[in-house]
Amino acid sequence: MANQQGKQSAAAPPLISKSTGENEDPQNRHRAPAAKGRRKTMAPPDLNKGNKRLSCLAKPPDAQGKRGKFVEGNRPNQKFYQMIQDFKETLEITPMSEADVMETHRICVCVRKRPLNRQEVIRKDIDVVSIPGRGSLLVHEPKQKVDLTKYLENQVFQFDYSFDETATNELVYKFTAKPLVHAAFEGSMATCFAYGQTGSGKTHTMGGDFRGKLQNSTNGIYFLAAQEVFSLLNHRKYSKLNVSPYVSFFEIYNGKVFDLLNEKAKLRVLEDDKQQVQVVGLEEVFVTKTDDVIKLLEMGSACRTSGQTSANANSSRSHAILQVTLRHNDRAASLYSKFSLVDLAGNERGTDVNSNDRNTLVETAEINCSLLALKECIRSLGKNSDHIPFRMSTLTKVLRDSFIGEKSKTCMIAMVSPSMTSCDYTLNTLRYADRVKELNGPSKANAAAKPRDPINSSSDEDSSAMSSLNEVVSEVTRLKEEFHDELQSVNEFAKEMEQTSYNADTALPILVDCVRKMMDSVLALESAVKQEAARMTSGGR
Ligand SMILES: Nc1ncnc2c1ncn2[C@@H]1O[C@H](COP(=O)(O)OP(=O)(O)OP(=O)(O)O)[C@@H](O)[C@H]1O
Repeated sequence: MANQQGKQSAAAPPLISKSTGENEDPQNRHRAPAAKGRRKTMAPPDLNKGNKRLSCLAKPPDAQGKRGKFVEGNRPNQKFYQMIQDFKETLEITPMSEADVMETHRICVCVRKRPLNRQEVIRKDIDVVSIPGRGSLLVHEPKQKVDLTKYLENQVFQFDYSFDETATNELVYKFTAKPLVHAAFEGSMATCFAYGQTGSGKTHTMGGDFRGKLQNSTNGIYFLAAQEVFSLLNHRKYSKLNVSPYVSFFEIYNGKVFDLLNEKAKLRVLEDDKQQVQVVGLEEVFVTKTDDVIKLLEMGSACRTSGQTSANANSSRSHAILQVTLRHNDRAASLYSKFSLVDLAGNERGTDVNSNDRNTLVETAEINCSLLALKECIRSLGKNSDHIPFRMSTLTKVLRDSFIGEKSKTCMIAMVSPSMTSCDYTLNTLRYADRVKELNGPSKANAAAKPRDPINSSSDEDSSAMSSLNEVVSEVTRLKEEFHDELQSVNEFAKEMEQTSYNADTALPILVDCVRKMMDSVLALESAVKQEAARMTSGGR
């Protein structure tokens, strides 16, 4: 930490310590989080003047509780519990509510924290996540120094919206998927992703909450979105569109597409000359009411899990995609817009899964690769980039439409578990979500926060991430993508050679240059593939 503070420029206002130690008073240590303060720092309030990203405030000292009142003899990690509770006491909490202002985002990234579950409560796990509101979130990461002193690293994240454990699915829907359904009626390709570790609440949010073993689908985003579609179809403003909704529901497991509305038939993904991606033979069912959609969902979900000995574990290893396509009621039923709801596979790391066999590692690599590809595609969308690396994975291939064109809109809901045992996963999820949003256009607030954002200069974490399996897999897919593009340009050469006007003299130097580049790409790809194989055999480490 001394290090980080040392990295600030002399002119910059001092940053308050990121950590709260065993013997420190959180009332003295805590200040409001820094603007777009991704992690690690707490900045004094005046740093954030005029900054709309200032979103969580400390309570005035007289409104804060008495320190040290959270002493419970028989609790594991009592010291951390006490420190976290003391810290939480100092926060001014303003949970999201229906009355909050809805902003328009092309890319919206938000976070939802679930409550501690029964098992976590029974084992007295600690809630290490605070959601002060207005898009902010704090992770109180328990740490221990070499001399065994315990302290908290209070990491701050800022998103478009942050939903705490009291938020209902309806509230989450209102700020996330609902604007996308409306966008679809304006002709957008809109996509909403649920991202997070297994058990963090993706299915709860998308499919509805559970009452015992039964899922109440009527308050899941699937249902609420379907309901909205039919209500908008009858709306004065859109009835003139003369469009009809069609539903498809499929999953991507190990890079393969399975049709959940057609007995899990395995489908091929093809790309034509114009880069249009087709899932060949995907069932698309015409629907007339919300119930039709729910029946299809139930049918598909049953098919998704049937025959599996460990159904939940398996479902969390695949991406489930529900698509509502609006088609013109003309003879060709041409496409008007598409709305996709994606329940992503759990973002566990290769080393976290029980089995260490090759299949599981390949499966995990595939998930990581698709999640990385997804992040890259959303970032490219945010940058209005001409090149969308959608070929990096099957997931991004089948969602290609979602990343191109002026009218594409995306929302990512990052789900987090609050418990101390999930702290690492929670931080992983938040960092991923943070990077998706990071490149969403340079806002003044972001620019102001960047120079003194210590995370930008903490290279140790980044360099260790670089060496992870994820990064190697990502590098292979990036190089594959590059190589594919080069092959395409060679194709163009081949076409030119067929022309009568072809002049070998002038074309030769360009051709030589192109072939050299290709050779370089092949060698780079070969080396990356070898690295990937080595990582796999060493168990992802
Ligand atoms: N916001 C919430 N409020 C109450 N309970 C929740 C909430 N989110 C999740 N849960 C509960 O937590 C458990 C796990 O949630 P869920 O199955 O949605 O996780 P998941 O992320 O979809 O997991 P997987 O990746 O394994 O499919 C469920 O019992 C669910 O009811």
